[in-house]
Amino acid sequence: MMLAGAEIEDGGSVSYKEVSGNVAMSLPRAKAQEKSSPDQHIKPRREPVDIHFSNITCTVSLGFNKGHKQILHGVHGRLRPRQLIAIMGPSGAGKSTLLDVLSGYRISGVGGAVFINGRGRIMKNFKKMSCYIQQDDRLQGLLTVGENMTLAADLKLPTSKDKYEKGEIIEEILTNLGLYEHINTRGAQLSGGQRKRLSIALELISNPLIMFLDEPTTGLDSSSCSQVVELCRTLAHQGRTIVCTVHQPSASLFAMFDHVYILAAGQCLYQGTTKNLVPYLEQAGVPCPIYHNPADYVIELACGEYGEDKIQVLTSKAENGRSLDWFEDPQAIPSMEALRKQYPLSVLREQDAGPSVEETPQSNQRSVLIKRGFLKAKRDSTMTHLRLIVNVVVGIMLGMLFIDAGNEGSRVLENYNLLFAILMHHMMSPMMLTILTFPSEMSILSKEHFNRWYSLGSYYISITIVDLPISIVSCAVFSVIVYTMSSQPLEIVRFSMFFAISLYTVLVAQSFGLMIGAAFNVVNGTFLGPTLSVPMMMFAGFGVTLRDLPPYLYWGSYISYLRYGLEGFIGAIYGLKRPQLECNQAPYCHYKHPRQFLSEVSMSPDMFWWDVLALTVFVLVLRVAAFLLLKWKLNAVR
Ligand SMILES: Nc1ncnc2c1ncn2[C@@H]1O[C@H](COP(=O)(O)OP(=O)(O)OP(=O)(O)O)[C@@H](O)[C@H]1O
Repeated sequence: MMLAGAEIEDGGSVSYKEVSGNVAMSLPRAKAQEKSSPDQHIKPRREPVDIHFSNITCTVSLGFNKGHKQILHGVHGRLRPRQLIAIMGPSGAGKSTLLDVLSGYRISGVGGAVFINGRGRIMKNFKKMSCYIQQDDRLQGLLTVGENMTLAADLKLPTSKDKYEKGEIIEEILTNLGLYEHINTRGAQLSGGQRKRLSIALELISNPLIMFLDEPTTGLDSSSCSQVVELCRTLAHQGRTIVCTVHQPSASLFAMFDHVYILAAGQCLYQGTTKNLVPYLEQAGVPCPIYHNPADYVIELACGEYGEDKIQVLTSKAENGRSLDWFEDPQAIPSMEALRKQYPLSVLREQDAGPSVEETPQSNQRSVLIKRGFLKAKRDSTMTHLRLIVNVVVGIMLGMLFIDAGNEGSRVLENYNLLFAILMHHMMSPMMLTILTFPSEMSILSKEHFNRWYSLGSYYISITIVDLPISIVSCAVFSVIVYTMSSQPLEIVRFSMFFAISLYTVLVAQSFGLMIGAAFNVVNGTFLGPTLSVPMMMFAGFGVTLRDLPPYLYWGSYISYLRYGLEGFIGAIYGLKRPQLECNQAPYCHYKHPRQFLSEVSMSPDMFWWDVLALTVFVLVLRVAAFLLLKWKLNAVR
């Protein structure tokens, strides 16, 4: 047993007689110290909230023609302030689903009502006072603890606060959570417990009154588990409502929770204090054996190990969560009416008056996200370094393979192959990179967007802006290498045209990858991306010329962006009335006159601006489509 006990002192502050591990809980001891209190910023600034939920149901569709499954069966409950509450139950009982519903994360297929301080929950206001920390720590692994916190503070704290004020808050939170000494450690290098604490620290910046944590102890050793639960307990006793799902806690961990809510197959078996669980089981006729961990025993009961009838007995005794008899002082629990009187509507007016959805204006969100994006890009070995290296290596390889092919009349077909190979490179590398990396970014986006860090619009604009210079640089490096090594005509105009088409192709392919990455997971995306690109290649006019395409398939060439890319390249290299080519390497040059080649491949040399226009339309349409898909996906997962 690490923790000897916690006492609520005058003024609601908490003191620990014995504190475990190295979580440095420096909490205020008396009101007199309040002014200089080291955690003045993370103490809740508002009145605590009382959550009541009634008849909560949740039904999911099992797919086309497969019917529906009800996960939660009309559960009721009460989540009192200043309490650390554990939702427990066997695997598949519906713990995460209940947490999703209570946090407002899950909205589809949900029935019943949630009341905050006696009134129906207004989602906009509720989101302003709550946060949801999912099981998988969705952190920026490339940024240090300090950077993660600073950027989160810039997004979550009012812009009126200067960097010193924000720094003070960050220091305070990190010190209290025992993370200050890791301020320069990157997120990816933190241990499981530290990552969990950083996830909590990030949300504490906006000082939420209600915190939902999905399985905060999963994957942690017992010491880290106690640290995290102890931290949650302290935060709860400061005036918050903290609700966690827990799998199967040890006896000592279980004792650290104030309240438990036990689920079995979507129904409530028990709701009350941890101390009352043993007497409750005894009264229900299923006494907990001596020396048995009550948490283990109740899970065994919930699993049906002692018979399904026991579950029924317990469910009806707990009235599916309606009964408050096993709370600390059931008589003292205020009714809904009393709560409404205690928290008059004027409180709601104050909450309504705050910022609309996110904490800071869109312009601030964009600039912070752009800053964060560039910082990540600078350190990202895949998205930036590998991408640059691949462009250099592939550029050199193609340049060597097609060395001097650009100016030679006898090697026009080879040069044509080179242009198509360049197109393939510009299509595949940005598309696959986006498909492979975006889904992991998506989980962070989903968490941060749900917790009101920023709007989707700001995020989308920032990733577009951050990626542009990287695309330009890698494309320029590749173009210079391949263009010069293959001896294409050394004219500024032609090179600019060549580069413009290359860049456009990269942007279209990347937008296409973003669309797929937003809608599908990595496995499906990796399959779909290249598969859908094959028809694009077929309709590009390379293998089968545009003249030879059957009329009923000609539409395909209009929707293939590679066709515009290839035509644009041809325009850049062989258009602009290019004079006769040199013929040094063979006695006969069939394509000495570019006109001859152009007519054989049935490509017009003067379509460059139309090609640019078509590619611009592709970029815009795909970008908008990717945005809409992203928006849909963010809601669909809920
Ligand atoms: N979208 C869904 N489609 C189909 N079934 C679902 C869906 N979401 C949840 N379920 C099912 O509902 C049940 C409850 O899921 P939930 O994740 O809430 O359980 P849990 O108690 O948190 O389990 P665990 O402790 O293993 O995470 C499970 O049987 C799960 O398979």
